[in-house]
Parts: sequence; C-alpha cells; structure tokens
Amino acid sequence: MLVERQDIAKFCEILRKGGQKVVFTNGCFDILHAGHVTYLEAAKAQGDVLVLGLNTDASVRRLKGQERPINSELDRAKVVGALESVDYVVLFGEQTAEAVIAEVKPDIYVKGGDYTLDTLPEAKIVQSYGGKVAFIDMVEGRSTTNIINKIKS
Ligand SMILES: Nc1ncnc2c1ncn2[C@@H]1O[C@H](COP(=O)(O)OP(=O)(O)OP(=O)(O)O)[C@@H](O)[C@H]1O
Ligand SMILES: O=P(O)(O)O[C@@H]1O[C@H]([C@H](O)CO)[C@@H](O)[C@H](O)[C@@H]1O
Repeated sequence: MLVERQDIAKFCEILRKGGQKVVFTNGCFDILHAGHVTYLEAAKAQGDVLVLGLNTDASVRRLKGQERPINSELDRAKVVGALESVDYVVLFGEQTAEAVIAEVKPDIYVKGGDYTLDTLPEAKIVQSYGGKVAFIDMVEGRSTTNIINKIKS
C-alpha cells in the first residue's frame, strides 16, 4: 500500500504503539530482480512490518543518470508494493533517506551489502534514537544495471 509522505510519521507511530517492530529500507527498485526479492524478504524477516522508501523519478535521475528510471515512480511503487514482504511504500524525493527515516523512526534500518556503516549517511540518524542498522548479503550478479546492459547488448 502506498502511504502519502505527509501521513507516514503518524502512520508509523500508530504501528509502533500497536507493538509492531517496524523495519525500513529504501531504494530505487527500478527493474525488479531476484536480488531485490531475496533482499526484501530478508528485510521483512527482521521485524513485523516492512516500510519501503522509494525514490521519486527526479531523485532516481539525480542518482542514476538522466536515462533512469526506466519505470515511473507509480509503476515501481505498484510492482515492489505487490511483493508479500513489502507492507507499505512511501515516495521520497530527497538525495538520501535521512529525512523520511526521521519521520518513520524504524526499529531496524536495512540496506544491502553494497553499503557499509561508513557509506550509509542514514545510519547516524537511526542510531541517534537507538534504532538498529542491518545489512543483507548481496545476491551475486543481480542488478538493474546488468539487466539494462543485457537488453542493450
Ligand atoms: N543483487 C542484490 N542482492 C541483494 N540486495 C540487492 C541486490 N541489488 C540491489 N540490492 C539492494 O536493493 C536495494 C535497492 O537497490 P537498487 O534499486 O539500486 O538495485 P540495483 O539492482 O543495484 O540497481 P542499479 O543497478 O540501478 O544500481 C538496495 O538496498 C540494494 O542494496
Ligand atoms: O537503490 P539504491 O541506490 O540502493 O538506493 C539509494 O540508497 C541510498 C543509500 O540509502 C545511501 O544513502 C540513498 O541515499 C538513495 O536515496 C537511494 O535510496
């Protein structure tokens, strides 16, 4: 389910008050692949509810170049939100997920093994309120870039 950004803070406060352990992750999820699916299943397993912060189209363009995303933000939200492991999706347009994390205040913040505590600016804000940061191992050879390059070749 897509939650409006203006509602996400209140929404997650209600989840926490209901005793739900909230897991948060973020990403572009442009062309979904098996690495994403495995990763999101492992992220969800860390708690009770998985909230996914999805980069807006403008944000993806800044991060991954003018030719991206391939799929629009609403299409990406619909596809990734259809996964059983993903409970809620919220769009964010900032460069990093720090602001939306400050609103969600997840118990656990998860990213893939392509990041480390040193390369994750969001780690500081999670740790500032006692949240946990977890990393999920990468599924070898799976990436949206690889898929695009394979189609182009
Ligand atoms: N092969 C993979 N195995 C596990 N997790 C992955 C894998 N690829 C991406 N992720 C994770 O999924 C999230 C979204 O990543 P992203 O959408 O950038 O995927 P990507 O395939 O790396 O895309 P791109 O090739 O466009 O950079 C990130 O947290 C990332 O760590
Ligand atoms: O799909 P990606 O490229 O893994 O998602 C990005 O993750 C960044 C990460 O959290 C380190 O800051 C984030 O800043 C960026 O906005 C994308 O979500």
